[in-house]
Amino acid sequence: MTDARPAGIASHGQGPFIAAIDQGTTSSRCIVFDRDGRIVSVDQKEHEQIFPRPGWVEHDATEIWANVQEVVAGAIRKAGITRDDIKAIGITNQRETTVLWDRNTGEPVHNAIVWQDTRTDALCKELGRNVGQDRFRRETGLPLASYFAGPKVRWLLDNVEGLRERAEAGDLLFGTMDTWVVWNLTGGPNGGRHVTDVTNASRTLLMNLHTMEWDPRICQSIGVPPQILPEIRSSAEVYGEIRGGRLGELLGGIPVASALGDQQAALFGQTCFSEGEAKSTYGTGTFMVMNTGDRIINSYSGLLTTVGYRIGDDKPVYALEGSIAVTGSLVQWMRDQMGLISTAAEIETLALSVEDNGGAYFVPAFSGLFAPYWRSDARGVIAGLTRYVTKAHLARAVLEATAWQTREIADAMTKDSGVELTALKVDGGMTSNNLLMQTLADFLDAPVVRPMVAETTCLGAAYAAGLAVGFWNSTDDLRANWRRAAEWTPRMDAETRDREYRNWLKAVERTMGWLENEE
Ligand SMILES: Nc1ncnc2c1ncn2[C@@H]1O[C@H](COP(=O)(O)OP(=O)(O)O)[C@@H](O)[C@H]1O
Ligand SMILES: O=P(O)(O)OC[C@H](O)CO
Repeated sequence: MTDARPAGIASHGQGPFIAAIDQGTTSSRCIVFDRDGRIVSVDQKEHEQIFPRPGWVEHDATEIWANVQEVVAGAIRKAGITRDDIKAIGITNQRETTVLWDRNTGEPVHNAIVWQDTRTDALCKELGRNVGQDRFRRETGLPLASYFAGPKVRWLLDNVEGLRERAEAGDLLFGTMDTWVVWNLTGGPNGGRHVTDVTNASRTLLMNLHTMEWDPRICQSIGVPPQILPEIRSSAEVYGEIRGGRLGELLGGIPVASALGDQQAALFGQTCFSEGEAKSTYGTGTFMVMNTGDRIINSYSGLLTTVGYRIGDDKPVYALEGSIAVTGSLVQWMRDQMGLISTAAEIETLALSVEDNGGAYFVPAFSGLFAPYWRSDARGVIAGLTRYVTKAHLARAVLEATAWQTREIADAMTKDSGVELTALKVDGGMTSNNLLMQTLADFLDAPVVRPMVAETTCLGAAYAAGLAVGFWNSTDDLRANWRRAAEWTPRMDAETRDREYRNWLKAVERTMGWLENEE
């Protein structure tokens, strides 16, 4: 790996800059980047997690928009720069989370329904019986699951009084968080642009992967009226300019020039521009995404076929994704619900106080199991318990759960794509855990590599926005910015790995079928 910097690149802190907003599941942040892709300033704010019933998760979209404005203003202030120093702003976001709002007032008509929310399970089962799973897989690349946006829209229209009539009258707009943020940034009720990008649209169960358009037959089967849908655009182009409101005063006229779902943005930020390159992001959940170039690979192993990115008029780049619902949130659960640690980082210290898992395996099927199983009837188990097991062994089992779930996804990717994983690029909050990263390398039997800029999600959105306005010229410019910060190589012997993997798979089996019909 070379450490040489391309000639003519500004040193850290010199303008001009690109700003990126990451509207995430637990917080919104804004980061200002320089031309080397280095962080100049960051501002971040958490928002409330609303749990009205078991399995339901909501966010207040108004709170989120207020936080976005605050963190953008905060990042600009911390960087000590002005409007003229910023060439464009990009957006990346938690995907699938669904908001409906009134186009005239800009008021959301209900809390946003979050990607983790399982209220549409029964609806998805019914759609599967009536329409069949295969058609959805074939046209959208996705299994019918409560994870995706389309069924959440249908739920809102069916369950909130008067909404279907308002939607059919053209008074409502639908969006995932990219759409909500872009619409508000570009003027809201006063001419805001109602757009989404191909990566976010590919998570709705409503977009046809082959045409990159909303699929009218599928929209009709799910029960989503076309007039509420945003226009589907590429991931890197100017959608409009910042106008109106608090940010209009501060940054009016700045082009809003990218939108990518956060996992696709991380793929972009990790510069996985070649077919076969993959990254895995370790946050609340974990998402491994592999670039499959112009190939739409139908998964027979429980992965999602999705759009990786599309730059302007270029051909779309497709991807395979393995989504894991619970990884970092299991560490949070150990801290907040169990009280076994007081900070997330303590899980490592506790786990390092013992040699191994003491025979315990923890499968955190808290929202059922996502990839590669897609079983909403699964619930969490701790298997292999004896009186020997201590909280330190459980801490090990918690970390191992993340690594084994990744291994299962990696196996599925190799099966579906024919590409052997030679190294895995990682990022996200959990990658600060060295024991976890070593365990991952051991379980994958492949090197694990972390880049210098761990904020790859924002970086990807900044890169896409920068390409759209000519701040960077090509993806080669971006590749030159990627630098390795740390690498872990496998140390575990094959016999131990195989035995442990068998035990893990036995524990996974025991989670299945816990919920009975429609429970
Ligand atoms: N040292 C650590 N070891 C294990 N997990 C960690 C550690 N630090 C943070 N986490 C977990 O990582 C998650 C936060 O990562 P982040 O990338 O900010 O997530 P997100 O973008 O999904 O909000 C939390 O769920 C937290 O429990
Ligand atoms: O906000 P994150 O990082 O938890 O990501 C959420 C994913 O986009 C859900 O698909």
